[in-house]
Amino acid sequence: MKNINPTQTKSWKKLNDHFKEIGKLQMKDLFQKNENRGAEFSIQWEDFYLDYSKNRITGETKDLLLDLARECKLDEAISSYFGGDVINQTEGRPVLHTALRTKEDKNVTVEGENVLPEVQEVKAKIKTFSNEVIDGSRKGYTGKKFTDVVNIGIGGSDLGPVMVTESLQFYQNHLKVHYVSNVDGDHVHQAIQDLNPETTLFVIVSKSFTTQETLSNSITIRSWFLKTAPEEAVSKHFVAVSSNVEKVEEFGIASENIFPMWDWVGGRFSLWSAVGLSISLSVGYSNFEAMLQGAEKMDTHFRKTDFSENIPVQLALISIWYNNFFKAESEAVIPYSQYLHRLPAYLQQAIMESNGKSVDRNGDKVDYQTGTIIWGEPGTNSQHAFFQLIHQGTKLIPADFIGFKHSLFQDKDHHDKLMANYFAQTEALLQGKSEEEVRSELEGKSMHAEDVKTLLPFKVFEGNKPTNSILIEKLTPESLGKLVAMYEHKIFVQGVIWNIFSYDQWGVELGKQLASKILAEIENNSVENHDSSTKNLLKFFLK
Ligand SMILES: O=P(O)(O)OC[C@H]1O[C@](O)(CO)[C@@H](O)[C@@H]1O
Repeated sequence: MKNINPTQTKSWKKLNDHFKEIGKLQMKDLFQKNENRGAEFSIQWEDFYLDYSKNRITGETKDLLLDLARECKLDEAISSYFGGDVINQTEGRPVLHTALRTKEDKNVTVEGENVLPEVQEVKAKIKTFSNEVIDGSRKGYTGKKFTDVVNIGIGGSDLGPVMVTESLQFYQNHLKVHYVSNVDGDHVHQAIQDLNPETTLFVIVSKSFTTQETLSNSITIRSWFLKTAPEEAVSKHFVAVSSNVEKVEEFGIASENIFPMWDWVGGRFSLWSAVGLSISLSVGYSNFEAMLQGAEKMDTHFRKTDFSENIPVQLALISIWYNNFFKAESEAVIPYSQYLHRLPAYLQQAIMESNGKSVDRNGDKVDYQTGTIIWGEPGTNSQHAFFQLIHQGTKLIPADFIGFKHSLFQDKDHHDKLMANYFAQTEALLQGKSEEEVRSELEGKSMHAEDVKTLLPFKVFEGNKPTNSILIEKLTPESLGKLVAMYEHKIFVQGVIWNIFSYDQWGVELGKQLASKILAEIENNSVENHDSSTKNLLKFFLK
């Protein structure tokens, strides 16, 4: 990938000038001037409708942002990404989670070898295994069918599967899937206390198989299991997903119970691999496959569609516009579906672990903003929580509103109410409420003139708050696959333009190293040399 400092491009400079001219423009004026704005700034693709007209952009902004993408050689970068080039340079790996959803008849090569046959082999193994557990032909050590599955993993080995399992609850079978991630013992003990070891399957997921949390939880669970079960039962109840087969075998898991993954699949993009085994167990292999197919469709859209009509590209560019020119620090993701309640948490890892970098591809410190802070909660709950700040606070918080035309239980009354809120919020954020409107509303309530004056400033909404509306036909495994892949590609585009490496995560290492040093001190009850704050805290803890 080309090493281009975005701020040195012609388009960046033009965007700077353009920002000075239109930074304060009122979106509602743009809507008034152009009746067609909604249609002009929207993309309809398959069952997705993206409306990005409620943004502080004009046609010129869009053109300049597209120029920026071209100047940063986004097209070449996309070819390198899908073509298996070593774009994760600091770890010397290609980034090929997209290969996991590529059609069988294609070729994806890593170090000269087509990796797709191996991918298909693992998929076949996931399919057979899930089918057998679901239909009850694969049984526990006492001959009983499995009723529960515990996924033991953290980060990408937890957030993706848990987000999808929650999102696709409607499609779930009889298996109850539980997730244990935190090294907090209360998490694991709480999760297993009511489980029956005879009917529970444990899926240990760790790409590296060296992660403290996952190994500790696995050891704890295995000891709990062995309190009632014989040693030979382990092979019937424990399986692992990892790229570190040696370590898994050392842990005592038989090789036939290992679902391999590859170093060219990053942890936070791994739900499409065997890391998604718990998904397949929960909703069945065909739904898992449908999710992959949805993602593949988004991959094709992203690769083949002109940037001006390209959903991930447009979302990425708009986000750069706010991040780098308006200096917005964060973005909210608001799904109007309770099923998607873990999507913001999942995206926090995907986006912030990828683009939370302050060094460019040369190794030089960047002098511009990179990764945005991501947060969010489902609507309408979030309306009753943090929306006050989005509407009337001092910060600019661009937000993605994700909604569905149809609900799954088809309760029209509820869904109409939910979606009325979805539409109303983006309209309210756009329009705001002017002094005149507030005044006439208060006067209409025959309020005393003095009271109107006092109350007025508190009731004014500035409006002009940007949102993207992503309206999807229905929440299905396929549409979820498209949605997740859409954000994956948005991450990629932003990394290319910011000229950073999106696929490593060195920033998580220091804390891990210090924790292991401090653990030894805690275990030996001896506090070593630390800053006085850490020292006092440790002493207080050990007292
Ligand atoms: O799957 P593993 O190797 O246990 O790693 C878990 C997570 O830890 C990280 O490496 C960093 O915290 C994530 O990127 C990853 O998803």
